[in-house]
Amino acid sequence: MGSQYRNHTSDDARGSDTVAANAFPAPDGRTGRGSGRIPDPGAPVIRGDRPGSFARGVLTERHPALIRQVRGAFPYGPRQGRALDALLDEITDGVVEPLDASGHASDHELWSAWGRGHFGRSWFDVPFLWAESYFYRRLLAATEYFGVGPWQGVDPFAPFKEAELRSETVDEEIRALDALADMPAGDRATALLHASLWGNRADLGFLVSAGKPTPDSTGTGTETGTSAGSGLVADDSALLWHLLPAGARATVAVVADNAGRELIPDLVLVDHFLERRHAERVVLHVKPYPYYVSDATTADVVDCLRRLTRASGGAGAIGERLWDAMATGRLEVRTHPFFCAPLPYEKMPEDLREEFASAAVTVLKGDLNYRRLVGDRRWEATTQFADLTAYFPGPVAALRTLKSDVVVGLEEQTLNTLERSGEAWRTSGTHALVQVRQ
Ligand SMILES: O=P(O)(O)OC[C@H]1O[C@](O)(CO)[C@@H](O)[C@@H]1O
Repeated sequence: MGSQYRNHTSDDARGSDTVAANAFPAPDGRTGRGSGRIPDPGAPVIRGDRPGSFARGVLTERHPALIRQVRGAFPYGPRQGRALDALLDEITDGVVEPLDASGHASDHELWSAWGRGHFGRSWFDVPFLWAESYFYRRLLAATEYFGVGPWQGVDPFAPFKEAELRSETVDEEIRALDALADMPAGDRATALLHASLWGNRADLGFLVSAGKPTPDSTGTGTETGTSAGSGLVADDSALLWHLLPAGARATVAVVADNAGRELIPDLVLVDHFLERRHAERVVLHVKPYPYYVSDATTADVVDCLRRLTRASGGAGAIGERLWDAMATGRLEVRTHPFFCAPLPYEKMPEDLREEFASAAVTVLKGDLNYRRLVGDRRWEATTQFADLTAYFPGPVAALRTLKSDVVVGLEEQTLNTLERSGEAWRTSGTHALVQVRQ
């Protein structure tokens, strides 16, 4: 059986404030903190200024490698080549430059505001979340994604995403769905939830420093390792199912993360929500443009749905049901510029706040969404998840494999065990969590 659909044991826990200016202010200026216990406001914002830190490695190794890979994957012209070289120089030796004023995109003013206080400084000295987000915006500018010319809208990460979707690994994972059909309902639900959770390991950006992805070699290598079967560091999945009783006329919001090998199990889980009447309607939120290498856009949803509908067996049936659900509005894909903003969810705009408030639960997938949910800070790992997410406008569930330094909501004992293990448990993607705030 494809490893994403393994029945991971759930009870085994052995195993910015980046905001220079808030362009999405809450109208009443509220801060959103709602709980009695105020988390330590002094937890430092993560930056890339510590040599040897995870953040530093992303900025000094992954981003340059990514520029080279994108350059090699397309026959870009001299102008784009020069722009990519300049970006490479800037992120390695230079200071943060503003967006080119001659660009055509409508978000220049927003980035000017978000970047105030950051422009002119070393990329390592600005908040990590901001630096990473801005890097992707600049990479798109260099490839002329937002231009009015022939490269407009050409996803620079498409070759990697496509190779992954065509991979034998995806074939296996799709075939593995058939084995779930005969499982007892509860076990099947757990397997689908865990497939979506561990699907988050299949993140193409995560593979960059390992010399992947390339258009020829993507999508493999994230799934092995025994700790995937025992690496849940927090598991509130019972509460998640409790929030979604069968037959409730609920809307569930799912904020997607990566395309391909993560999005397919996400869609399968969405189908499960609809089919088993945990939800009457699901709103799937995706990025408005390519981001963090493999983040899902509408085009990626369509590609995954096509991949499913073309499959035989259970996967094909799921694909057909989802296609139909899109046509009837029970599954709706939406996007919002805020999903590519370098801001924590605490700064979400009112329209998104209302949207999430009306959901029975909002499921946030992935590491970046987690960092934005709790704040990209060096929190004590035992800080209460419920306290940090009290501002969120409704019940919220985080499904995430651990791929950066931020983690909260751990039991003291779990934390001690993890620290004693000597593993890079916070950043290697070998551990995962399901955290829910009612
Ligand atoms: O795709 P995900 O799960 O949001 O992961 C994104 C993560 O990948 C990185 O960009 C690099 O590993 C992290 O800094 C970031 O949090």
